[in-house]
Amino acid sequence: MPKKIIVIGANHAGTAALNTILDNYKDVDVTAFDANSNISFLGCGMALWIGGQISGPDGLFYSSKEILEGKGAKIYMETSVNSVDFDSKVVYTKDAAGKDCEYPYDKLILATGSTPVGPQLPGMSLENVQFVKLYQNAAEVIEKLGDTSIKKVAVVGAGYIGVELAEAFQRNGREVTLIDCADTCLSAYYDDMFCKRMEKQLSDHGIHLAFEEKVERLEGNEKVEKVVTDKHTYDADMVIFCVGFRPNTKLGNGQLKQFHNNGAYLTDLMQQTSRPDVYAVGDCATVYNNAIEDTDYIALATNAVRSGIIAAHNACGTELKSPGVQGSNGISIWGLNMVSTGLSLERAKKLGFDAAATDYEDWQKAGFMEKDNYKVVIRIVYDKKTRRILGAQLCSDYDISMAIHLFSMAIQEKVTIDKLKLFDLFFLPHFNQPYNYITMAALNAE
Ligand SMILES: Cc1cc2nc3c(=O)[nH]c(=O)nc-3n(C[C@H](O)[C@H](O)[C@H](O)COP(=O)(O)OP(=O)(O)OC[C@H]3O[C@@H](n4cnc5c(N)ncnc54)[C@H](O)[C@@H]3O)c2cc1C
Ligand SMILES: NC(=O)c1ccc[n+]([C@@H]2O[C@H](COP(=O)([O-])OP(=O)(O)OC[C@H]3O[C@@H](n4cnc5c(N)ncnc54)[C@H](O)[C@@H]3O)[C@@H](O)[C@H]2O)c1
Repeated sequence: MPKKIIVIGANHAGTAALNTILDNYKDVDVTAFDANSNISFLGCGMALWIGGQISGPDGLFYSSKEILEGKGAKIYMETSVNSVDFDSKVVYTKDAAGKDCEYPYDKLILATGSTPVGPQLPGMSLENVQFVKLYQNAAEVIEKLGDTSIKKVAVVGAGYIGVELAEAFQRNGREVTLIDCADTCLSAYYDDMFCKRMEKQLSDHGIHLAFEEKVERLEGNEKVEKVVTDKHTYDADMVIFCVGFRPNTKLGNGQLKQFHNNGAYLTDLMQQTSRPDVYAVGDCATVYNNAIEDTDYIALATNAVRSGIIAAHNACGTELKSPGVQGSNGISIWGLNMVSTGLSLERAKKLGFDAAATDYEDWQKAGFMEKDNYKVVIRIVYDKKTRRILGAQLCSDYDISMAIHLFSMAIQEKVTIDKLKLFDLFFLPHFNQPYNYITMAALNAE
């Protein structure tokens, strides 16, 4: 059992590791450092707050320095770890007062997360050009939206955050232009037939879509006034950049093995890095993706929490292997719900799978149910050679979120599309149909 564990970063991944250690290994002396003044902010709440769907940020935190210290941890907030000597196993910190300290460790858990990608464009330093990551970012946007002269908002990036923020600013009474260099929204997670449904939902609610456009510069005097792309110029009183995140690996760059795609710390199924006493979790680390049966980078709070738990047990001497992940995710925009897990057909083919998809659309419940019935569209992606299910996507006004968990487990357990055809799914007209869309999609697979 190690005596001293240090955790660098105490947000979702770090907090999960800390709680696991504090709840299960009472003899371990655990210390955490976080450069921020708050921890556990649920970023997903930002759009809900801006859009007025929640009244404020209080419920968006589930942990704190006080809670963790109450369980026995030593927590240093507003304290940056500036370097780590991985050979002599010492971390070097600087606190808010500028005081330098050093702390030895037996085991180290890196939970340093990710930072927003910030394109280097002319005009980025103009006022009202915003990034979204921290609670402070959200609070600043909310405060600025008190200025009614901010009428037009340009959101750059139509991934999860961009689409959610587009809805939020429109709900907040602003005119919204959603810009992306890709030819549609959510292209990293869904196939075109689903992206087009989301596109229609956005434009039906007044969002101006500007896809296949590359932002070249921002223009204005002190405040931003225009966004200039390679195709058009858009008036904008505020510009929000949500063009992805990159892993924050400053501390281990060049000293720990890194993922060729984006430099995230390479980890094994125990979240161990190339140095046995050093673990990496959450957005700064890789995960094992069961859909591709290989190492991948999937920045999600869900992966941050699970990897934090896994690293904590292994750092404390209990071997625990990750079952791998599938990158399950979901989004709900003005009540249009979309969920996906594993690979889209497009990504599966790009990765070289002999992939096929079986699609189906039907009512959620039996046709004789006279109200609260909704159409559901499903796509199941599978490998024609191995018959293994590689991914699934669903879309509906109905809450289809539970269905994606079935496919997440199917990918993890390498279930084939043929095994799914006659899989036992209950029928009750209040909930579904005897020949439900999961069964029908599987039965129709070639
Ligand atoms: C707007 C938004 C909405 C999102 N919505 C969802 C969602 O709905 N579902 C979902 O699954 N995921 C969502 N995510 C992604 C999710 O928030 C991230 O995957 C998650 O925050 C990763 O947690 P983490 O602890 O690994 O990293 P981070 O949250 O980035 O935290 C890293 C921490 O490390 C600290 N740190 C870094 N370097 C140092 C250092 N040298 N010294 C001291 N401290 C340091 C930072 O201060 C920070 O507190 C969203 C993200 C955003 C931005
Ligand atoms: N509901 C959820 O599960 C949820 C919600 C929010 C965020 N997240 C996670 O948080 C992370 C960050 O989300 P995100 O939306 O910032 O990233 P993302 O990768 O989902 O989307 C980034 C988007 O920006 C576009 N883009 C990239 N560079 C551009 C440029 N120069 N100009 C215009 N467009 C550009 C990309 O085409 C992409 O559509 C992701 O890992 C995401 O999965 C998840």
